[in-house]
Amino acid sequence: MTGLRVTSLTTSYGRGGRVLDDLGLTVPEGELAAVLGPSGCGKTTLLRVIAGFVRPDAGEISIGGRTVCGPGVQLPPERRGIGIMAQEGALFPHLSVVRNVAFGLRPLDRGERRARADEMLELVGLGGYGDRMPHELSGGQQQRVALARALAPRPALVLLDEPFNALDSGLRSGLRSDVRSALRAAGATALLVTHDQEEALSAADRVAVIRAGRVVQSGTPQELYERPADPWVASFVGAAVLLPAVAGPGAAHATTALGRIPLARRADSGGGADGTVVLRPEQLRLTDPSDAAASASGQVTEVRYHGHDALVLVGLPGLDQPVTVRTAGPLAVRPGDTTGLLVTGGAGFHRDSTDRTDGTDGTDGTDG
Ligand SMILES: Nc1ncnc2c1ncn2[C@@H]1O[C@H](COP(=O)(O)OP(=O)(O)OP(=O)(O)O)[C@@H](O)[C@H]1O
Repeated sequence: MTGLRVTSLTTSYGRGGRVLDDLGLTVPEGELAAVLGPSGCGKTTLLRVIAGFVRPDAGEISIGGRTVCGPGVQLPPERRGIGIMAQEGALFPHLSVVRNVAFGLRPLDRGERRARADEMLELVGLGGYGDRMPHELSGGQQQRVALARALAPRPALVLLDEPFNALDSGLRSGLRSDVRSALRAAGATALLVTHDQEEALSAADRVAVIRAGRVVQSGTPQELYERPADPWVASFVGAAVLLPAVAGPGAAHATTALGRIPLARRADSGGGADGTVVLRPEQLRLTDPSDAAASASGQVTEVRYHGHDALVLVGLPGLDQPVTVRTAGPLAVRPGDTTGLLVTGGAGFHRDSTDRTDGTDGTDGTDG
């Protein structure tokens, strides 16, 4: 069964332009999907419309197979069966942890409420914390309580609104995987809103990338990273090397400043030959400039050392911007050095003239 289905959702505020524009999204039951997009693209508005705080101009929303919003239907927030985990827990400061978690369990009797709240606190790793007050917890613990509170009434859908924003980066990744495990254990369908691509890729089963109120691509994290729909998605979802390129219809290679590069899929047959090649920085390798296999050579302009790896920026003749190479292991180059470059694997190719918003990368799927 479908956990969440959003169809042709259009929303504007007052006389402003469209904030959500014919947006469609599906989350299978029991999955965690992320909505990823830059600031102002409409992520929070989407959550508010799904939760029932904002009425859309048009479109339909169903949760667990039940229409909560559509022609002639606009259920109030409290009747949608939604649990919300906000940016900063928003716990009731005057209630103990267990009473916060039990808050939405009013229809149950006292003993059942306590038992369910304790179960949820165990689930988020806070068994034994029930009698503390919120101010006696760390920020990460408060977020766990907020998740326990959202899950306690067994909602049909959990909305997570940038829930790790207020935490420092060390805490974020640990809490992220704990939240994911807790959602899984509870069998919850969940929608996570974030502008952080690492968070979306690492936490979600599926990711929908939103730009200007529309879903420009949705897929598994791997599909988005390996087959971005266009150069914009490629740069937004991870680091990308974008190169002006020429590839004729059906070509298996593209010609670029990095030489002749094999394409992961043959170029499509429409439009002109000009386009953009997309590579990931880990597809480029540094090599000796005299290496006969090198497809180009250039000068190192900058080295950004991260410990576990380094990004090496290399300027190439004919390119305004340096290309970025991700290297692991000992670093053998310094700014000013001349280096050769090798390309590994296949590149994506996107023709200049086509405007793709259909979630595909426009290729025909054949291997090149
Ligand atoms: N209550 C409102 N009234 C009028 N315009 C609004 C309102 N809320 C949001 N907007 C506008 O709608 C657009 C989308 O805002 P929204 O908050 O949904 O984006 P977002 O993707 O969540 O951004 P961020 O990541 O910065 O939170 C923005 O242009 C914003 O200015």
